[in-house]
Amino acid sequence: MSERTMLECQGVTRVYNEGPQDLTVLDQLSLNVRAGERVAVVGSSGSGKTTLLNLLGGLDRASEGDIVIAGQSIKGLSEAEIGRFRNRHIGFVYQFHHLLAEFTADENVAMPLIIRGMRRREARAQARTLLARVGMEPRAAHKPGELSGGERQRVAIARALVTDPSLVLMDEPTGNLDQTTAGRILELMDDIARTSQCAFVIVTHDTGLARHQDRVLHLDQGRLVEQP
Ligand SMILES: Nc1ncnc2c1ncn2[C@@H]1O[C@H](COP(=O)(O)OP(=O)(O)OP(=O)(O)O)[C@@H](O)[C@H]1O
Repeated sequence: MSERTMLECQGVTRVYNEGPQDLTVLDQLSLNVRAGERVAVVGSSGSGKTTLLNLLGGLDRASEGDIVIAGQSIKGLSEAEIGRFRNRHIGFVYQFHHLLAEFTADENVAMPLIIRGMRRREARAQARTLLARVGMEPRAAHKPGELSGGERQRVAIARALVTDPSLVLMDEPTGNLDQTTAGRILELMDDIARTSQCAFVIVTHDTGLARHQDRVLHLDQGRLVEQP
């Protein structure tokens, strides 16, 4: 792990203005994650974990405060700039992977590179390299519907990493997997954390997965509290 800060949140607040009463979900939240560091975020249902991930990924905007990723504040970016920034710096892994059903595994992984303007052939080659890294090269030509849950999740991880992101956001990455498959995903994440300098923020209800990370932070009353 390096000493370099990859993600910094300062005074991040998110208020939903719906209905007669405002709902303050995140309240002056602070967070620092270093390059190569993996942080688990735990918290009860409705505590604001998804809200936090959406803000970190630039899918939603903070009501107050600033988020700095790889030295860039995302506060003042336009929607188009945020889109480009996300493509360049952020990898997402969702619980239900969100792979495109009509495309093969390697096409799914190549997609973020093609969106960036890379030639198809080169993008597919890079996608294959990443798929090999997650042990999915032999299944590269298969569509998501022909893959198991764990295989799909490995493809989703490959897709999140193919752009060499600064920050990887994971929402229950082992949520719908059996224990053995979840264990394999954990090993894979260990390997990636060792070899890459990206920061990981992993939202989970799985205490085993949380304890496996460098730090566990509890989201409570709108703020993150370090758990011993
Ligand atoms: N777009 C929205 N408008 C109004 N309120 C919202 C909106 N999105 C979320 N909320 C509310 O904000 C709170 C936090 O929701 P969030 O989805 O971030 O929680 P969570 O910790 O991810 O929960 P879970 O573990 O159940 O998925 C909840 O009370 C929710 O009802």
